[in-house]
This record gives sequence, structure tokens and C-alpha cells, in this order.
Amino acid sequence: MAGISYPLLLLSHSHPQLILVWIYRVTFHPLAKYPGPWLAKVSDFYGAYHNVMGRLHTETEVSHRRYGPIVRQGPNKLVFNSVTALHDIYYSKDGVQKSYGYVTMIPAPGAFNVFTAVDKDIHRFKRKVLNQGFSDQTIRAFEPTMLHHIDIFVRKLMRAPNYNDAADGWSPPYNMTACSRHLQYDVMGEFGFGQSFELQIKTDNHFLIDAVTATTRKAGAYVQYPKLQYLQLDKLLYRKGLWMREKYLQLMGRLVRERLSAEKDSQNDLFSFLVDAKDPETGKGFTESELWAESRFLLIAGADTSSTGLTAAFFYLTAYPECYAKLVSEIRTTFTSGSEIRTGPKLASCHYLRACIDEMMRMSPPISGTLWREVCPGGIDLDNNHIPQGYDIGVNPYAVHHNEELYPDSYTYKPERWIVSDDNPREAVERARFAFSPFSLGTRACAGRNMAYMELMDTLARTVWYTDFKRAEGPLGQISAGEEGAREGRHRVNEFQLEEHITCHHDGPYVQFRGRKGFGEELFKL
Ligand code: HEM
Repeated sequence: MAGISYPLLLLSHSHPQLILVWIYRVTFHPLAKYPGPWLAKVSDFYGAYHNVMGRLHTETEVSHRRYGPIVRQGPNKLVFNSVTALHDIYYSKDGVQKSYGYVTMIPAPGAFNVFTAVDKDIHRFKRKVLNQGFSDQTIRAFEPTMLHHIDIFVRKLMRAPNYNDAADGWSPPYNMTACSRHLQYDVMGEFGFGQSFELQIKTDNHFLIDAVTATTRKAGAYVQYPKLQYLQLDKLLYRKGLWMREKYLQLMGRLVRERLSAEKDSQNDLFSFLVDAKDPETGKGFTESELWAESRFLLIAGADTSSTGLTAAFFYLTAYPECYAKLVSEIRTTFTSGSEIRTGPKLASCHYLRACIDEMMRMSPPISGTLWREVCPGGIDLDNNHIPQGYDIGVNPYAVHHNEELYPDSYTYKPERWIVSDDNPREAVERARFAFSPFSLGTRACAGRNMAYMELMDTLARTVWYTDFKRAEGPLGQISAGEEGAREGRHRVNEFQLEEHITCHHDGPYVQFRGRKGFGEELFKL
């Protein structure tokens, strides 16, 4: 903190009126009675700084332990850590709307997408149209395409059907961040535009990942401190990112143009669906620029999040061998072949697999930042506090998922907490479910939730069917793990380390694979 107090000291000397504003903020301001870090009380710079450092989520959790269930995290911001606040905020119909921070993400005035639309009528229309593309029927029709890419993923990890015959059979260590990102971007390319970006098989479009990373880094800071956008810091901080962003926009622009000029119904992708989709009540559809805005958003929303989830699953399964063994037993006794693994009663019966996924998203939510909501006229009552109009409020998913009252022993990966058993009564599972919010809740909750579960279930089950895997040994195997003695929140060796910038950035874990003897031929013949 000392590092950031010097610039503030300088600023206060050159702008003495700032001192008066800060004194007001810590004394007479309507939120002055709430505890929190001193810098957060006087400036949104606190949120932006920790977001740039990728640790606002861990700082929020630490703050709750230090200051209690309500923390002031900006001059006009309160973050809550209770299940009642979670439900009261995100299920509220008229009490809140998305905060102004979301507006900083729009590329031009008025160019909202379903995620950035603050106005509830604009959002309702976009969501209604989009929901048609996320129906169970559409997603199920897409599953064979997804499975094609998942099979490429597993084949790459196995290398050859009988590689296990060689030496000890283990592959070199693979960086699961890269492998998962490549898979999920290819899947989202197909889902959105009917074309894979081919990141799994070629390097040409690998810049996409860095371009999206640069975009979300910048957006993460601006959401916390909207005034930063006027300083044009991206030109200074993300120069390489700007160049890649340009390439990214060109690629996406080309895909949109190609899809618009292709024969109608030539593809079974979300784009062809959205081109024709109409609001059932008004008959209104998306304009070309709206289609463009939605496509760009959906790539990030779908690919970055699911790939973080998949990577985290590999981290936890290789950190907890007993959980890995249980999952292996479930998958290998439920199915009779790898190609049988797809949505259906057998996959739905894999309760341990689903529990491993939910526990991963509890431990390391792929969207770990607080989803700020602005209080609407009339204010809102939360945990016996009346919060007036205009203030930003939220519950941090990472912090609430590590609230010890809701999730005892919260930093231990325990898929069993999601399964009713003699040691874990139904009420305990229901209590855990009630506060579980990786996809958020209410009208602004994730539209792609079912698709995300399908991707994660199919990918993990097929990987476990065809391969054995383990964490790389030595220092390589520690990449992405917390470090003893590191800053509070970064010190747990069995916790996957996320850098939160709206979506999450990460590196590793490095994992080695070995094909199961006699099972790979089927996969390599496909
Ligand atoms: C594990 C994977 C995923 C997680 C954890 C996740 C999480 C979330 C969260 C927390 C939100 C709310 C954001 C906010 O309030 O600001 C959201 C919104 C959204 N997500 Fe996801 N998501 C995932 C995968 C996907 C996928 C695969 C898609 C699409 C293919 C998708 C599409 C969307 C859309 C369209 C919204 C905006 C909803 C609205 O405002 O109406 N997500 N997601």
C-alpha cells in the first residue's frame, strides 16, 4: 500500500481541494460509517489498482475477514458478504440496475450489448432474442460440433493411440491454460460463427488470446474507476494490446461480414439464428451493428470463462488425488466407450463429476469480481441497512464462496459437499446451493450456463475416459499454485491462482497425460 500512497500524496499537494473531498468522504459522507481500507474510502483508485494487479477478489475476501460482512470498497461502493444480500441484490426487480461501470465497456455511444445494457428495457429485448439461441434444443444440436473439438483436445494430450507403450508413457508437461483456451475459443468460433479459429491445430490466430487479455485488463480497471477512461491510459499501458486488439477487430469484422453474406441458414450457428431472431412481441430483431457487438462479447463471455473453469478443474483434480481417483472410478464404470460420453441419462448420472465441477467453480469462480449494481430511486434495504439511490452495491462471488459460515473449511476442495450422504445432510447441500453463484442470479445471470456445463462435463469425462493424468513434478508443477509466505490470499498452495480482470487470467497448471492402454484407437480412428 505504501507504494501507492506516494502518488496520492503528490496529488494532494498539487490539488489541495482533493484533501477537502477526502475529509468529507471519511467523515460526513452517507457511507462514512462503513468500515473498509482507507484508500477505498477516499478514492476508486483502490479498486482500479488492485484490479490491475489482478487481486481485487482476494483483497475483497481479506477485507471481509478484517472489517466484517459489509465493506466500503470505494467512496460510493459497498460490498456485502451474506446470502441474504446476494439474493436481495441480484433478484431485485426495481431496486437495482447494472452500475455505470458497465457503460465504460461500450465501443461507441449507444452501442450496448446484452451484457453492457444498463437500461432494463434494452436488456429485456436483447436477452429475449438471445435466449432463443441458447435453448436446450439449439445447444443439443451443437453438441456434435463441440465433441469434435473436444476429441482434438484429447488426441493432442494423448499424442498417439498407444503412446503408453513407450518408456513410462507420460507426455511432456502441457500448460493447461493454453490447451483449454485453444479448445474453448475454437468451440466458441463454431458456436458463434460456424467456423473454428483453429487455435488447436494452427498458431495463426493465437494472438486472439493476448488481444482478449489486453481488452479485459483495461476493461477491468475502468469498471472499478470509470473516470480512468478519460486519461486514455491504454495508449500508455497496453500499447502491444492495442495493436493486437486491432488485429482481433479485423478478424471478427471479417467473420461477421462473411456470415452476413453467406446463404441464409447455411450454418447451424448462433449467428444464423440471431440474424433471423425476432422479439416475439414486437417483431424487432438485431441490427447489423448489434449483431457485431453481441458476437464480440459472446466470444469472450463463452470462451474465457469456460476455459478458466476447465483449467481450474485440472488444477484441483491434480492437487487432490483422492478426488481424482473417485472421478476416474465413476466415469470408467458408467460408460462402455468414450464415444458414448455425451449429454444423456448416463452423463447426468455422474453426480461426482458434476460435484467436481461445482466445487471448482466455488473455489475459483471464472468471474471472480464483484458485479456492481447501482441502487435505483427509493433505495434498497439489505441486512438491516437502507442504502439510498445512486450508490453501487454488490456481493463478491469469490468472497461469498469462501464465507466459512456458508462453506466450512472453504479453502479445501471437497466435491462431497455437493452430494447428500450420511456425513452431509440434505440441509447442508441446500445451504451450499443457496449461496452458490458463479453464474450470478436473477435476470442478468449467465445466458450460457447450460452450454458451459455441457462443455465442462463432456471435456472432463472424455479426458478421464481416455487418459490418466498427473501434475508435473518440480517447480513447473507449482506454476498456478499459491505460495507459502506470499501475500495474504496468495499463500495457499492448493488454491488455483486467478488474476481477476472481469474474466480471469492465469498460467498453468502443467499436467502430464498417458493414454489408457487399448482405449485410444477409437479416438484416433474418428
Ligand atoms: C463456466 C463458464 C461461465 C461462467 C462462470 C459464466 C458466468 C457469467 C456471469 C457471472 C455473468 C453475469 C455477469 C454480470 O452480471 O455482469 C454472465 C453473463 C453472461 N454470460 Fe456467462 N459464464 C460462463 C459461460 C458462458 C458461455 C459459454 C456463454 C455463451 C456461449 C455465456 C454467455 C453469457 C451472456 C450472454 C451473459 C450476459 C447475460 C445478461 O446480462 O443477460 N456465458 N456469465
